[in-house]
Amino acid sequence: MPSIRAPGAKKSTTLTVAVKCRPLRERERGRDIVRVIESKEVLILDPDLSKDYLDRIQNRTKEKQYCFDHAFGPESTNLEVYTKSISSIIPGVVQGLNVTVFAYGSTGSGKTYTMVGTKDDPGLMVLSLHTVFDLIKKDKRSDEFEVTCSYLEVYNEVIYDLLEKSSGHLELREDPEQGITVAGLRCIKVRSADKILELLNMGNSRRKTESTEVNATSSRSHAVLEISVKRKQKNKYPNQVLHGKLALVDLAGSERANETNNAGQKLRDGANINRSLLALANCINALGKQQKKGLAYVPYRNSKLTRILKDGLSGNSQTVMIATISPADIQYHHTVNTLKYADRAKEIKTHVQKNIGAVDTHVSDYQRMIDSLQTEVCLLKKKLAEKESQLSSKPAEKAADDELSWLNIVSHEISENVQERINLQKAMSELEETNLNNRSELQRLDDIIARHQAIEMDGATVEDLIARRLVILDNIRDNDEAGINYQKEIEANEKQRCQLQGMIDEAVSRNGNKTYLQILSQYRLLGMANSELQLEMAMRDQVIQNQRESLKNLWNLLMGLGLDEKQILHLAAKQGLTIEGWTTTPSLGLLEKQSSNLSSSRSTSVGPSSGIEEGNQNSCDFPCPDSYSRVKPNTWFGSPEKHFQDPYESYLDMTSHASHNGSCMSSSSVVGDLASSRRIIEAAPFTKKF
Ligand SMILES: Nc1ncnc2c1ncn2[C@@H]1O[C@H](COP(=O)(O)OP(=O)(O)OP(=O)(O)O)[C@@H](O)[C@H]1O
Repeated sequence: MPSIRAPGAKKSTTLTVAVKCRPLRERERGRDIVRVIESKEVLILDPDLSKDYLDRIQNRTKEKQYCFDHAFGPESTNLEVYTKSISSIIPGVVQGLNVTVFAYGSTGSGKTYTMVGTKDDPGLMVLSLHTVFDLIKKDKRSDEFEVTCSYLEVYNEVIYDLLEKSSGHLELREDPEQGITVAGLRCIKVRSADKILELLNMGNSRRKTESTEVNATSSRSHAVLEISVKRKQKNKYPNQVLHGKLALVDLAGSERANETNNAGQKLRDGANINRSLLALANCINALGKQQKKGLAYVPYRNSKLTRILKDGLSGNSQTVMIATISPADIQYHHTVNTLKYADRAKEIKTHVQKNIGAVDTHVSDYQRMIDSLQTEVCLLKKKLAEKESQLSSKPAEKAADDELSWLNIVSHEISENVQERINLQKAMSELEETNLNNRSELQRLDDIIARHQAIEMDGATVEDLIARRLVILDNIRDNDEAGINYQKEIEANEKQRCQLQGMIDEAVSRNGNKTYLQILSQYRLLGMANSELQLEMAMRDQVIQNQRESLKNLWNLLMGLGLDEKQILHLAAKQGLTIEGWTTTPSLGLLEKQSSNLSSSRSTSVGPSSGIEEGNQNSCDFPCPDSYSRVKPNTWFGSPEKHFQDPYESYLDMTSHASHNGSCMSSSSVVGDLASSRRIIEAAPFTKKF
């Protein structure tokens, strides 16, 4: 019997934001302007002492106050930060949940100190790893555990493996099952926290640091330590594998290039660090906005960092942001900027779900194909490297060395160009999809508003619909603007591609060295094959993504129709499907209980009909208002031609049904129903066919 997998329970949670103010350093000149009040509020005093009394009473002060989940003053240790803001979510990692902790703040504000710490004041990375292994020790008898660790850095928009001695550039991959992954990143099996700390120290020694005017050992890169915990329950059937992940992120400082007085390479670092941090800030902005406005586009694709942090920011993760600040008055602007972003981040919601079990066959087939393509790409790269080393080792052809190093630079730029093009195209298509949903919702809202106005229905409801319409219009405008920017970037990318092509063509026409030409043409062939493979992989990713989306929509529809696990099991059985994880056949007692619950709920709420005819009394206990009688789950489930009824239509039908029958449904319950209809729309576009 074919089987599909049941969805795990999702819990919506907001991002926890904690602020940590470091002590004023000895050599730091200036005044301490930060006050932490009752472990939650942060007060930033006006750095300008010359403000007179009049300025202050006329509210011209630059004093600012913010409130967070937690706030820690200079006297707080890392252990205190850990205990109050993180320790409660770490156990989730050994229970199959994802946890992300990241430190955000300007240069020298104490991010690395907070994440890594010192011997006397161990940081959050060290403390959380000890907790993970202590928890594993406790459950070792009943369950099997496998812990792996990876450590990477994003430097100048290039990903490096910090656990490799001389790591090459690594590429990001969008894995439909695991989300964003880094191809070729070393994952080392570990048995103790000490081993990870050893790896962490080794990785940290490889991290790119520079001395800037603000911090003598300023981290120039964003570092991500990921601990993955697989837990297999020994004596349980079916054998479930829980897969939890802990991502600990130490971001680079968000200083501006001119403030650190840097030049050359350092300036480039600054620009790229800021590109990533700017992208992060934009994502935080968009995510904050999304909580209020729905369907706003979140530009994760604008940097490597935001792509890596995508899950931690809005996906399947419990996330803590530690905003680090300096108490010094000269850092006022950085401090206020950091706190502004931290304040916005409080609005972000994530949806935590246990990562259970093995992938279904369909997806794993695709995964295998993608893996083999990936292996092929690696093989191509290896072959190319071999050819290059053969060429440079022949003394007679030493003259080609300079050209080879030139070729290396060009090849790297071509590869980046291709990656960027794929990324931009994907961003465009995601943006278009978001706007397609926006436009169809707009169309439906227009229809309903017109119908409401024609029959002069409740003015308050029309106002509500018009307000929603304005929000959607606003989203469309923002998304269109983002689309224009992406289009410009695509054009610039295309222009760069032509330039690179021109450079190679010119070199080929000028150069008389036969072997070099051979290598060059070989390279170009391999390069093209590589790009084609990457495009193919991107397309396959899309196919898998669509399938997962359809599956998700199917669950949303079933849940939205008010079906519970047993009814879904029943429907699936009729179609010859089993659902993994939902194996129970409801006992008679349970059915009776459920049936009485349903009967009692009928008098208080209006819900969709299950449409289940078999299973007898269960089906007749469901409320069946006229508005839902057109929804026939049995029919659409069996036939791919049928659509799910537009929830706005249901809403309109419901309101007219209520008013025609003199029902006592209040306008607030109508608005509540509208909100739930919207949720269905957002989760499952109604144009989708199954
Ligand atoms: N809580 C603290 N207690 C004592 N010293 C601290 C504390 N936080 C930071 N410091 C000191 O402040 C300096 C800068 O800290 P750190 O290197 O952690 O900053 P950063 O935010 O990681 O900077 P960058 O972004 O430039 O890497 C270091 O000398 C560090 O020892």
